[in-house]
Amino acid sequence: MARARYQGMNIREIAQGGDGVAELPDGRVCFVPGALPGDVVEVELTRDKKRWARARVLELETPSPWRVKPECSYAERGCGGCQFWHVEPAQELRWKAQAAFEAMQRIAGAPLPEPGLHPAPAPRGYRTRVSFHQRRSREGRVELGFFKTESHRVIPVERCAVAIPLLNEVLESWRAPLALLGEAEILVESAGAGEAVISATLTGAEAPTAAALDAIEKRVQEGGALRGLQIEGSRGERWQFGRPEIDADQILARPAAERAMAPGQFRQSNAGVNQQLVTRASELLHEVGARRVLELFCGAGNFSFALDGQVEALHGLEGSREAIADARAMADAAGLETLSFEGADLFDERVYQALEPGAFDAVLLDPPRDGAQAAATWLAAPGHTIRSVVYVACDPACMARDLGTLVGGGWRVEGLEFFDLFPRTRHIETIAWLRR
Ligand SMILES: C[S@@+](CC[C@H](N)C(=O)[O-])C[C@H]1O[C@@H](n2cnc3c(N)ncnc32)[C@H](O)[C@@H]1O
Repeated sequence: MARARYQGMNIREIAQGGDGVAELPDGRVCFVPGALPGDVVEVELTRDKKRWARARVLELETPSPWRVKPECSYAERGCGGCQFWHVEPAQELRWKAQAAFEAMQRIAGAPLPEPGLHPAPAPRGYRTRVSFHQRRSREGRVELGFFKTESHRVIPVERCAVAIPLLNEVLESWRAPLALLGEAEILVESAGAGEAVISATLTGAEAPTAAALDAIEKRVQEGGALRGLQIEGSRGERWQFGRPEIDADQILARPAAERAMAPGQFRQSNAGVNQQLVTRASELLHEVGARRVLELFCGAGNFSFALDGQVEALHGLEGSREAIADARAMADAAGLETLSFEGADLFDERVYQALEPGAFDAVLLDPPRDGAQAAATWLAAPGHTIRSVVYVACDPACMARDLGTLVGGGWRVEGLEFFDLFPRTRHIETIAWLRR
């Protein structure tokens, strides 16, 4: 059956997640990826649901006055890595923040304070860590790049405009040896001054051939900007070459000592905005006089070490064993006794029941995309001494659900700020702070 087409569709706003929003003649809302407020477009429906639809642009009838020529050529070829190359960064942030804020108010079911906005220091060339897909094309070529929008087809990428120049240099010189590994997820990250590491996770069933491993070993020995490389096979096997480790100052906003840390684990991938986030969270905890802080989802201590000297005690909980080992090693190396770290599954409610009820006066949390439902439920209940919460989130919708739980437990959302952690993409980072 032919897909429905509509002409003269006015894009009225950006939805949370970055799509343009229009209204179909029957009143249904229609999400249009790549369209901007002010555009008038002809579209073809790609999904046709009872209450909503999704469509792709067939023709840009009248371009939005906010449209600019994308500085990234892959954006015009449908690269799904970024969504906002065709608008100025300041306007991009305003739209993303507005969409996130409206969704948050709706989901939280409570009025939220007017948000503050923090633009990124650099809207391009900022990513210190980029994940590429390496796939075999229909013709049998191994291609490395990003998925095309709404597809699992790889768009081969020579240079990524949001990556720091070092990562592009390494990618250029390592493309051929990496292709010998076949299908894989390729993570390239900065490791120290002028050096990067690569972690390749093989997605096919085959182990790498001896010839591929030999070629990679020789290439690492030749030297250059790659400090080390590790390969993980589909059955958990691991091969390491050179020195696949990362200087702590690439992972932590304010490391307490010089140390090397494990590659491949979570890290904030925009160093400039990470400094903004850590500074703001520290200020907020200072303003409420937080002395004994429970930090949830602390990673390797990105926020924790910045609080050394400001608080009497901080206890960090985190699920990644490698991150906890790194955080403990850093605290030991710097002789810090006020900071302690422990492994825990923070989606498990029992972890919170086991905490001493009077041990903390503030909570700092920075959960993954799923949010922190178990933590919010525990914080909303009576029986503990916590009076301040600073909540850092990468998913506004899950954060809003948790804020709703907290407000239901008598917490007040005192402030809300958006940070452009990933300029040119649909993502936005949020800090909310609450009192009870
Ligand atoms: C957004 S990151 C924040 C890490 C850290 N605050 C930072 O800035 O580097 C979320 C963290 O949650 C951890 N995590 C994910 N699921 C978890 C779980 N179920 N229990 C505990 N930690 C978890 C991840 O390992 C990751 O370190």
